[in-house]
Amino acid sequence: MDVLRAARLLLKRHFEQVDFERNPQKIPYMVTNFDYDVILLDMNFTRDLSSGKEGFEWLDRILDIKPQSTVVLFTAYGDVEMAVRAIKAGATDFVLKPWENDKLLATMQAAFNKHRAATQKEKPAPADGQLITGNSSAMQQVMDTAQRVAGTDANILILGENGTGKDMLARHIHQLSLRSKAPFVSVDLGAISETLFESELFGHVKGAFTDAREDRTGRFEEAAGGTIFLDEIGNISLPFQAKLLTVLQNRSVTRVGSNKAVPVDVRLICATNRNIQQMAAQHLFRQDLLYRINTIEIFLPPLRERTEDILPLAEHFLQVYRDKYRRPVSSLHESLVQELQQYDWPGNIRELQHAIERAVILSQGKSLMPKDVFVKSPAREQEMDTGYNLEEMERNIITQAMKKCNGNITEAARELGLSRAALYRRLEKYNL
Ligand SMILES: Nc1ncnc2c1ncn2[C@@H]1O[C@H](COP(=O)(O)OP(=O)(O)OP(=O)(O)O)[C@@H](O)[C@H]1O
Repeated sequence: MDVLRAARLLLKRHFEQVDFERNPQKIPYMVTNFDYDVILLDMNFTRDLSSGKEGFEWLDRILDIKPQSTVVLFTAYGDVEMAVRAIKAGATDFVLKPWENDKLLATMQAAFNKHRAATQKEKPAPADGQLITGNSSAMQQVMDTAQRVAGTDANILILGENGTGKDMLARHIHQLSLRSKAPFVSVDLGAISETLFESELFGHVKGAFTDAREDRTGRFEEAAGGTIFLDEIGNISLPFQAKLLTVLQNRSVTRVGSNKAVPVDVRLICATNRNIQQMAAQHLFRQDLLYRINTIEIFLPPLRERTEDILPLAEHFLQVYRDKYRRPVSSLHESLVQELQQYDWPGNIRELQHAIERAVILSQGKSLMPKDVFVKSPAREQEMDTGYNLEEMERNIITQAMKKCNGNITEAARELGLSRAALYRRLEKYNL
């Protein structure tokens, strides 16, 4: 099996989406148009193994296009010096070929976490940060509720599919609240590993564990006086649910390795895309924790159920990106308006935003056309190539279940009504 295919098979088991490309000339297009968390770049495209010159050029190119890119280099055994040089040139890490699976995965996971942590900290107010209410009555209601509860300290649970604007609404509520001058601290619980959970949220004291070289303030303490936003709350394990519950009940945190409880004054907003009531009914989420966090529940409907909002949002993103990229495009073509409203936007507002951003960059005329917006991504192309025979359908359903469960095989097997072993066999069979 060739290197690319083998690496892809391995990575696909552990990451939600893996795009691969043999032709380095496609790099600029891919880096410009898609937001990759990590780019694994082979230094040796050609037979000229020794110089890695081509790899360096591509590394420069990637960092020119997106300076915040996280690039891990794949380099032939013996190239350590070259890899070190590449790290000085801006790569994040490197993996030597032939690789050990565990090492490759650990490096990619670390790079992924690093990228997520960095982009989260810098996460600019998305687009221009302006929250567009749109014309739907559903959104009007959401905004009314937000307005009414913002000034209270009630805990809020925001529900909705990925990309519906949960994070943005949480920030908006914080801005409207009496705590607006204090910090808003956003924590993606889905991106924190189990081992780091406690230290990340509650902090640790020096010496608490091997890597704890300094005292560290946890996110709860960072949010003191302000709001803490716990995103993907439905993703935490039962033992951590218990720990979180204790913190909420006692209104204090104890750093890992310490026995002193520190009082914390924070307003709590949580969000999830999961059906958390159902999880509670199935004992996957603690009912007592749910009662604590959902004093007020706000549901953000998917974009396909509030089609009246699509145009105002699309027009807003058009303005924002037209100014950002200084493009001459100024309107949405009539034929596009219709298609925008008909498409079902599984990725919701985030997908619409990215589609418009990409279209603005690629557009050539004054009006955005359907072909500018509905471009096939490599991932979509793969999906569309699949037919409708039973095997293809099974493959698609398994892929979707794995995505929904973030690659967690036990959960995906439960969703699909299969044993773990049966799911494993199918993953092998379909090379997933
Ligand atoms: N009402 C809105 N007006 C303008 N932009 C919006 C609105 N809602 C969402 N967005 C944009 O859509 C993108 C996704 O929004 P956000 O991150 O808030 O969604 P989310 O529901 O928290 O997603 P996830 O569940 O994946 O974390 C952001 O870039 C945000 O700028």
